[in-house]
Amino acid sequence: MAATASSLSLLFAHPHSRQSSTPQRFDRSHLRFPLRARCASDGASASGSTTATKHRRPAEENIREEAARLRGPATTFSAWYEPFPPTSDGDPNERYSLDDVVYRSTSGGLLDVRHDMEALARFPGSYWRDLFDSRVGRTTWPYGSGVWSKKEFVLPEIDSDHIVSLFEGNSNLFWAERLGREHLGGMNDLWVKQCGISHTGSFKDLGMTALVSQVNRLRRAPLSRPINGVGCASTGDTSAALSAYCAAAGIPAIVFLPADRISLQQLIQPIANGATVLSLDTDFDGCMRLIREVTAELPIYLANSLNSLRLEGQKTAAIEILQQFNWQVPDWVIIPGGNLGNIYAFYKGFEMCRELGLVDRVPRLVCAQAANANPLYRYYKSGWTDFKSLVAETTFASAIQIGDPVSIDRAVVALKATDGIVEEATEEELMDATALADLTGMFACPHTGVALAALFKLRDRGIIGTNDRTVVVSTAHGLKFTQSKIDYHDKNIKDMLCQYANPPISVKPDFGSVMDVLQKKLNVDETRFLRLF
Ligand SMILES: Cc1ncc(COP(=O)(O)O)c(C=O)c1O
Ligand SMILES: N[C@@H](CCOP(=O)(O)O)C(=O)O
Repeated sequence: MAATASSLSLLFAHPHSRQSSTPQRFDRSHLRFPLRARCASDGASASGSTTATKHRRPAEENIREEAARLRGPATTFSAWYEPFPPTSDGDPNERYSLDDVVYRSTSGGLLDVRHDMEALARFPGSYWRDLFDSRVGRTTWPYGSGVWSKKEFVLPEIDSDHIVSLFEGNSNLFWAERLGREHLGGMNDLWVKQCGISHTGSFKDLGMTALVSQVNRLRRAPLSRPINGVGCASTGDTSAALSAYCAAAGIPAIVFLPADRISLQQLIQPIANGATVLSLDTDFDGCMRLIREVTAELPIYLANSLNSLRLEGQKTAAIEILQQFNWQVPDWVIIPGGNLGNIYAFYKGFEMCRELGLVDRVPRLVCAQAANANPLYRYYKSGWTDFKSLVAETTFASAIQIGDPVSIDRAVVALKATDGIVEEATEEELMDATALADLTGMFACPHTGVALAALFKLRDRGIIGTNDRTVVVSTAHGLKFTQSKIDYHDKNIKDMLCQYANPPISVKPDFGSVMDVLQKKLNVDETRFLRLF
């Protein structure tokens, strides 16, 4: 049914409207809430002991109902939208409730989710570390999720019953032992954060659980907002994540995809999950412009990372990395960048932990771009003086084929604050890096290849040292991008040597032919070999 003008104006808060209530101030009577929440949710005692009485929930109850039964008093923590970055010329009081549907500030700039840091800071860093550690790997609703195990830092006020989670996050930190030792000059502390080994095969799940949960809260009583669907423009991963989370919640999803620019594996995901899929004869930037226009007119909630809610979920990957290193801070974190929300999300996660005393510093960030889609790299090279959007050229790293990144300003803040670096990778560099990673046991996507190629360059230049603890963020599963691997190993890429290609060998089905091939391949000296037997 078409939405009326009045329902639309109710739904889409005008940027001039202010949040009616100021964020809830800290109330001492609730000081013990998080400790109680922990006891209730996972059986750990307030002192961190795990020997508290174990119970099993009644058979007729599911984990959501169990969580509702055990729920403690209302949270004392809060978060809201603020203009990004907070500027001296804007209205210092401009802020919006997270229940408003608003993506831009009055000046037309970006928004950011701000947390009541004063309330969070009443608990020492050790408290938050223990609390988060106590929740890892459980099925307790919603803390079994790597995102919601950090709920107080994400969306503190959302009712657990409104959360739409597929227990995302808690992804592996892969020790890239052989790649570091044999191909990166003996690096012994090289890690790959496998954000792509997840429900829909990319890091987007982390942000989408936050965003779709908030939409679910808005649509359900008592708010009952008339949101008819959730939409995004996508290079294939955002659309897959949005479709899966919407399907899980029973919310209509609408995705705008650039025709013939995403992989078949990505395309089938929203189709299978029942989304409305529009294939448009334009690039991602064209789709992005269209979805912004459409969501300004129709009661469709915008799910791209322009919407800062997404970044609240994505930032938990950074917190998870700290946690996986037992709250020690790596020296470098390398992240492939496209629309540039994720680099800021990582910064936000690290910086929040620093500010609240969970750790004492933040790592240096590297943003890696494909040379064929490198507006941030060019901006960085100009000494941050001259940003120009561009028409991105085709790249094997198709999910970052973006020329006009929405979060350019966020990326600059993240990089400046962390003494960061921007690096680029040619098609050959990114494909070779991907192939090398695969040959040492990974199955990397081309975007991870971009980040790895940046690492190779920074090692060559001596900027990243042999013993620097370095984390490369793998953003998607390699299985989503098999065609690029097939072409590479087939040596079927124009003007590319494909030096690590490992094509299959066609062999006649007889013993002699098979033996010939294997002896040659394994360098077997037949006479020596026969003497052994
Ligand atoms: C697989 C993959 N890697 C990296 C990125 C880049 O993330 P961001 O757009 O937040 O910079 C994207 C999406 O843009 C992606 O889908
Ligand atoms: N790679 C993304 C591009 C859109 O980024 P978003 O983070 O703004 O949604 C995709 O998969 O669509």
